[in-house]
Amino acid sequence: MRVKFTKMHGLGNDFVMLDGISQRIKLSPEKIRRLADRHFGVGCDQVLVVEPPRTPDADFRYRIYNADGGEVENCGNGARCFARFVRERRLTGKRQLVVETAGGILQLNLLEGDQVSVDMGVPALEPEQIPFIADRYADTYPLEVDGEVYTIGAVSMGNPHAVLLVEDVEQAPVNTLGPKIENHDRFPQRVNAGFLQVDSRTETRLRVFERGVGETRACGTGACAAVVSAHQRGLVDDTVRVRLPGGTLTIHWSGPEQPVTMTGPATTVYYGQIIL
Ligand SMILES: N[C@@H](CCC[C@H](N)C(=O)O)C(=O)O
Repeated sequence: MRVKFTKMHGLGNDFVMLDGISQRIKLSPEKIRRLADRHFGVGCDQVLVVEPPRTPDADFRYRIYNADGGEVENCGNGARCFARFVRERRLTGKRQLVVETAGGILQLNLLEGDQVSVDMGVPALEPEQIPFIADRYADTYPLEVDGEVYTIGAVSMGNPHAVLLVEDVEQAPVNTLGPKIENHDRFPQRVNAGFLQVDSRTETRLRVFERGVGETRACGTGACAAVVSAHQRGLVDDTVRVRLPGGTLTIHWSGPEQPVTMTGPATTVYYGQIIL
């Protein structure tokens, strides 16, 4: 099978985008792993597939697969790239889009230049919604890893996130503690682990060890979850800049029951064809 693809990224979180409307694509976890492989395939953190919507209220459905082959619920940087992709590939002429994901409905707005703003929906904070094993909701939870107790926030942006505060994000044990949190048995569907440094009420820095991938240059849902968790702890204002290794996102959240808005760039790198 020969498949046309577009290579894109959102702040260095990179994607293979597939148009599943104009071409027939049959994917398997093995094929996704091959596409994502940086030596034997194209190479990416996530494979994103655009399909026709299943509900009349949405313009498209977009499906998200981690580099390990598993399908997941949401991807913030991917959502911005999706909006740019469907315009560039002339699948729509709209600048405001509604898209269905496995984690819920997202509303997207193509702004000037390369910027895209996304209504990421209302974060879920109850443990069973994340899912996270805890007796009841709390702003923070103790989490034991190898005999040490860490304080985490737990947030779902459609997909699960644990958020740890750190003093110096450069020195944070992202690649050693990250995988242990990702696979912690209190997160039955595994989790994305964010390490957040709060510099002021409007400026933060974040590194994320992503479920099914490892540390990425940026994580959109991770940035949303980090701001929600810092807001719940009373540390930040409603509008916060999140500096990630690949660049900066602006996140807005005004509190419980409110949706999170994420704004940042989406970049097209090249077009290609691959034999799958
Ligand atoms: N990079 C993404 C998140 C992709 C999914 C994540 N790894 C998961 O397993 O939930 C983003 O920008 O949000």
